[in-house]
Amino acid sequence: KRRNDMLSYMKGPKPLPVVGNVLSYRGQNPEQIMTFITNNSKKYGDMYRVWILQQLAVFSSDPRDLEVILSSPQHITKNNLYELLHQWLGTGLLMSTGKKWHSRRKIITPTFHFKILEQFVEIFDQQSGVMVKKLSDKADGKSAINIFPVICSMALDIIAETAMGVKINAQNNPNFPYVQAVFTVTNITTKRFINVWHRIDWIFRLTAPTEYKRLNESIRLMHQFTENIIMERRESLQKTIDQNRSLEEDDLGQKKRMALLDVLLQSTINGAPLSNEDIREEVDTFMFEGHDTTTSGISFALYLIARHPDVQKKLMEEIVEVLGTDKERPVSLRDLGELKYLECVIKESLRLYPPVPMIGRYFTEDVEIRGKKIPAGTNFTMGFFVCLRNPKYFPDPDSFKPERFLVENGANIDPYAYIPFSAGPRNCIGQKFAVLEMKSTISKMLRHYELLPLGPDVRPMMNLILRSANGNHIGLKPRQY
Ligand code: HEM
Repeated sequence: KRRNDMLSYMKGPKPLPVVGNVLSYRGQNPEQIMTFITNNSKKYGDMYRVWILQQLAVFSSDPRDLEVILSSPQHITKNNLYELLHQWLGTGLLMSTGKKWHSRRKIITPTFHFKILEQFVEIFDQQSGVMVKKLSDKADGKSAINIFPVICSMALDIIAETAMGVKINAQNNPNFPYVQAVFTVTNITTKRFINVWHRIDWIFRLTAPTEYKRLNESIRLMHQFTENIIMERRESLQKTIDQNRSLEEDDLGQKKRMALLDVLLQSTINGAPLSNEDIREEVDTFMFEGHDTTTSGISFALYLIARHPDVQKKLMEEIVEVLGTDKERPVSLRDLGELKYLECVIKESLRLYPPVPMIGRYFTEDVEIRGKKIPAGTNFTMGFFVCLRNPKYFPDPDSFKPERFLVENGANIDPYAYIPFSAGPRNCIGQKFAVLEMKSTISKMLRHYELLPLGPDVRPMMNLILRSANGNHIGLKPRQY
């Protein structure tokens, strides 16, 4: 009653006694939910409320409201939607709150230092090289290819090698048990996200016992895999220290590539090293956050480039200027930095199709947002995909116009309106990693293939990440310079 009274001023669909607005969601699939939320924003304004049984959700997509919450170090507790990931990711950086989040964020930030990222460029280059080779038999200029699963295997290879320092060969050996387990867990979790009743553990266990068992077994396998790697690398680090060798060189005195996990092994909180379990939740978090999101980002970007030949032409001019016409020439961090137009294309593609279409916070106390009082116990949901198409901030918002991000066009975009990586202290820690990976793999594809507008249009839908209900189709033709 308190929450209801406090929010009496706020618009929203009329709730029924007890069930609230549950019935409005009945029969909505993840594709329709996107339209439903966008239409609600049009009908009730940029901030509105919904009751789902006893749970109160307030939606906002106004950058001025988002700034109040995202810039605050207080409002960092995630809402209940994240619970589905808890069994796999524990309370790693994505899920943790309070003091734990603050101390972890502090020690994980240097893990993404550019010196570490610089050595990953070689991995991006090699793994995208595997991908373009594997695509060659499909590149006939006629067939429509769903690029999403192809990108997903490559992104998994990249994140395993950068986060854990191991090659899992997802592209060449999709039956490898760890790879299978990642696919099983993401698929089952996605289904649970869609089927709201399955979000409740005991209902899921009773009504889908086979999936429940597969989920538990796969998570156990993934945890075991990560743990073994951590133990091996801890031993190897100890050996290096015992033998008084440099941490940056291998047994033969060659410069060694550090994985994100190695940086965590050397980190301490108040002088004490992180335990294997502490490191495992962080590595598992990188494995999840670092492959699904980039897969979505790269797949939608390739789809858009294929359908905008003028953009593709400009991209090729830039690529030839910076990288030349030798398709096999490896790229460096410096080269990637010079691909400025590609950066605009990536930004614009993340604006139209943000891989993380919305995020949520739980208010543990009453909060005031620009004069509007919101009660404790609210699930506050920030609709990035609505905000990123707001015509006030992005004129002609549904058009793909990379030029809007060109500095010489005076690109002066509000940092809380352009938020595919969120903003403020809890923004995406892997943002630079993600953009480098996207630049590297997209430029690799373009150097080898002309992208063609083949296959059906995308049908965006909200899962754990943004996907297309019918895949991301493009055609490929070997590139002739
Ligand atoms: C295009 C790719 C990506 C997008 C669009 C993206 C987007 C986001 C967003 C919106 C958040 C905020 C989530 C929230 O507040 O609930 C986030 C957090 C996070 N991301 Fe990313 N991400 C991407 C790639 C990556 C990569 C490659 C990594 C790691 C290698 C990563 C690691 C993380 C982590 C650990 C967090 C939690 C940070 C914290 O709470 O302090 N992300 N990401």
